[in-house]
Amino acid sequence: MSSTADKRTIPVLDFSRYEADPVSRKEFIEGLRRAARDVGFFYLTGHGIPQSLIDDVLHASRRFFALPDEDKLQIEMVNSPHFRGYNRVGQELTKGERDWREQIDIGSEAPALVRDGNLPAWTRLQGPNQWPSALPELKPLLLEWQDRLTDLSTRLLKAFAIVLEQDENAFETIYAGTPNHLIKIIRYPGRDSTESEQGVGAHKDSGFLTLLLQEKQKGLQVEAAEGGWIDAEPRAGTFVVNIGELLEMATDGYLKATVHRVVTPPAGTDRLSVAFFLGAPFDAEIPLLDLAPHLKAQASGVTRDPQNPLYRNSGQNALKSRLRSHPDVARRHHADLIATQARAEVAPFA
Ligand SMILES: O=C(O)CCC(=O)C(=O)O
Ligand SMILES: [Fe+2]
Repeated sequence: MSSTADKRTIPVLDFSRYEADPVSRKEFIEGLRRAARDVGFFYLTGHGIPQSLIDDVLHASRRFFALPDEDKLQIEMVNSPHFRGYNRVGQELTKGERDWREQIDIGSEAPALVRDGNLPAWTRLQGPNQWPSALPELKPLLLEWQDRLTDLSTRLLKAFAIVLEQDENAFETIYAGTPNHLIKIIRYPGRDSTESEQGVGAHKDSGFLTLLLQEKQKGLQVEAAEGGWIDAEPRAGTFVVNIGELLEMATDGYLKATVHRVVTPPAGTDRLSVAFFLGAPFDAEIPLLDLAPHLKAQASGVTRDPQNPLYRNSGQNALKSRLRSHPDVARRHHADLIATQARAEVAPFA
């Protein structure tokens, strides 16, 4: 049994133990189970991503945000029907409220599909990224980051399959072929404490797993099982890992996507983070795993929220999240979908 104190501490797990001897591997799996069930968040060490690459990504991100506005706005997201590119501060919404952060979204690189009413609406999410011409080194660096983090997150998903007493490859359809992912490079400017403190509002992540790199400034908070917020302060050399709604759906709530938020840093400072979201290919249906009875007995079902219907089809889920977070892109490129979306939000769980 875990104590209340355990449920308020974000554990540290060393991934190198999963790929070591059988005893270490077993201990890692048990630690992962407790972390995933008690808090839904943990710090990952032993991940094998070189510190030099981490430093390069953080430095390049800093250089991007320091560019003149006109260079950043050259790749503004509103130009992209595929929800790629730069958003200025206050442009993104969480539960209808403005988030106080600027960011670039970079997804899987793929050609756009010709619009065709016979294709599902989510096919519009597929397309090229926008890259800043003022910072040419960003593209090769982030393409390398995509590869490395895809590899790490899919290996971690195998460990989760073991936690769930499934074959290690139970989630293979999620990462075989072209895995689907999203990188968000985010800067939270400081603000006076008399203003809203919403860096990003309380939410769950919509993919399978999230791997988050934090620079130095704190601000990320995780909702505790018994209420209240736990600070997930930056720890050098680690990623913060958390579970998304697709993994909650696949396990019927044995694993839960934990609510989290970012509090705006004090005026005169800022906060930098780089989030990697492992999703599922847009055409994938999220499997419902057949869990062993003793695990099923601990699965409390998927959280149902009429404001946030969850779909088994990955693309439908992703499109729902994107239309809601980026109303400017929705209005410019997807006006025909907005009414359908509004109807879906009041419809029961699909
Ligand atoms: O910036 C962070 O620390 C977390 C960001 C986040 O939760 C998100 O973008 O989903
Ligand atoms: Fe998040």
